[in-house]
Amino acid sequence: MTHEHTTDWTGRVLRLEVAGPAHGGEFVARHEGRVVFCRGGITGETVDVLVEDDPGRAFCRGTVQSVIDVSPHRVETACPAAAAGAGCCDWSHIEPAAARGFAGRILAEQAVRIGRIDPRADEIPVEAPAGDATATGWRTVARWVTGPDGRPGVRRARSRDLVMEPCVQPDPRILDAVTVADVGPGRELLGLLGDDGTVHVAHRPAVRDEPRGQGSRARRSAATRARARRSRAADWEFVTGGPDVVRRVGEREWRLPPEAFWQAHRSAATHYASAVRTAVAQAPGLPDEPVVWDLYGGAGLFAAAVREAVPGADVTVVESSSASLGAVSTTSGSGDPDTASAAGPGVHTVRSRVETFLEDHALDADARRAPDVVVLDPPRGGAGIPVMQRLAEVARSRIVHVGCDAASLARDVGALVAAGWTLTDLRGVAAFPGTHHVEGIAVLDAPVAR
Ligand SMILES: C[S@@+](CC[C@H](N)C(=O)[O-])C[C@H]1O[C@@H](n2cnc3c(N)ncnc32)[C@H](O)[C@@H]1O
Repeated sequence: MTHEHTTDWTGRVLRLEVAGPAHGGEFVARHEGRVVFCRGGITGETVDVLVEDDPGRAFCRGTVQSVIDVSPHRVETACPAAAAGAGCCDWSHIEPAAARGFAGRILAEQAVRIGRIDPRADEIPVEAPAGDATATGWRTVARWVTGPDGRPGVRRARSRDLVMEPCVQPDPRILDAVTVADVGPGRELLGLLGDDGTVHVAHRPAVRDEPRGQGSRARRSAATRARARRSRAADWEFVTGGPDVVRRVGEREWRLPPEAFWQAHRSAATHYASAVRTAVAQAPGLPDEPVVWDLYGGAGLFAAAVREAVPGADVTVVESSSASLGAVSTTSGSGDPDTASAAGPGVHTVRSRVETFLEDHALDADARRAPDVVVLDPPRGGAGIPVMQRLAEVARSRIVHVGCDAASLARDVGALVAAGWTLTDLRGVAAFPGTHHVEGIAVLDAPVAR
């Protein structure tokens, strides 16, 4: 039933009882039959909420102005930027262990609502990455834009305006270097901390805000956007550090250009690699030399983990970014000739969109090339139903999905479950402390009859 609502509540202050967390990080409350999404609330609180956005449907949105009954999980907001209205640390008012619980509820709820899966719990376990529960200073890569006075700022929530107060997510060494980098106004600033302790600060012209409509991002083709990204990647000027960013997991080392993807949380790569290693090692009925696909593989973090789990594995990394894929071959290790290099024997790279790879490559009627195990780690939008349906057809034993958005992960996993796959494990990783974002790792096994 469509909820007709004619009175605009914008500007009203409502006293509300806050219920559970919603997928976008707001908390849900109800008033006169409508849902009010509350920014800055916590389950169980009584709050006064200023309605700021009322689209006239069954819901509206607002921000908590004052808290009448305070949750025991409420803490002083750690992030000056968030306190000043930035869109960064939307959960920095929630004690970290409680925030992990709320994130687990979102994972479970999305599994049911979007994936049509029974996760067998109201709350999926969410753990700190590699036991690293520090709530601030965890980020090893961050971006700013400089304002008219050349100072670095972050974007205000739901706005292109800048907030000049510091966000607490980046490692303080990055913050210090960025604060003193004198790069002038209108620049995009990138700060990275390598695992060798080098701080890299680079800058280039900021992308000008485009008006909506003609010429907007939505209207530009994927190819045009990719060309623009490639040409901008060459634009970086370094204030400190240089174009080789060292990343390490265990004995392995990667040297990445600043544009190449790497997990932002200092402990996330180690945590996910360990989870992938375990999931691959325990895949049912695995041959000694299994075929494994590492889709959306970046610089081959998971390819390396797969080779550690099963040294005979034949791994194909599929990745659309040449900057990332180029770094697969820079991977080095402890010196063991068989396992030292993820790009050594047994690891192949394919520069392609996953969608194209699945259409073009390797599948035909040649069953020997079908993957025993697929590991996929798509960007926030997920892999999508067509990709998941194709994987459900071709993968033989196990699929490991690492997803940084609870809704798209649920949709992707739901497609596998609908195709007869069994969800063996679903857990969350608090890889974005102070925010509602959570990484989910799902392990699924093929139908037994395969
Ligand atoms: C979340 S990152 C994961 C990278 C890698 N697994 C890691 O953990 O370091 C997603 C990667 O997918 C790549 N990517 C995005 N869309 C893609 C597509 N349609 N096909 C192939 N790769 C894509 C991005 O360039 C990025 O490197």
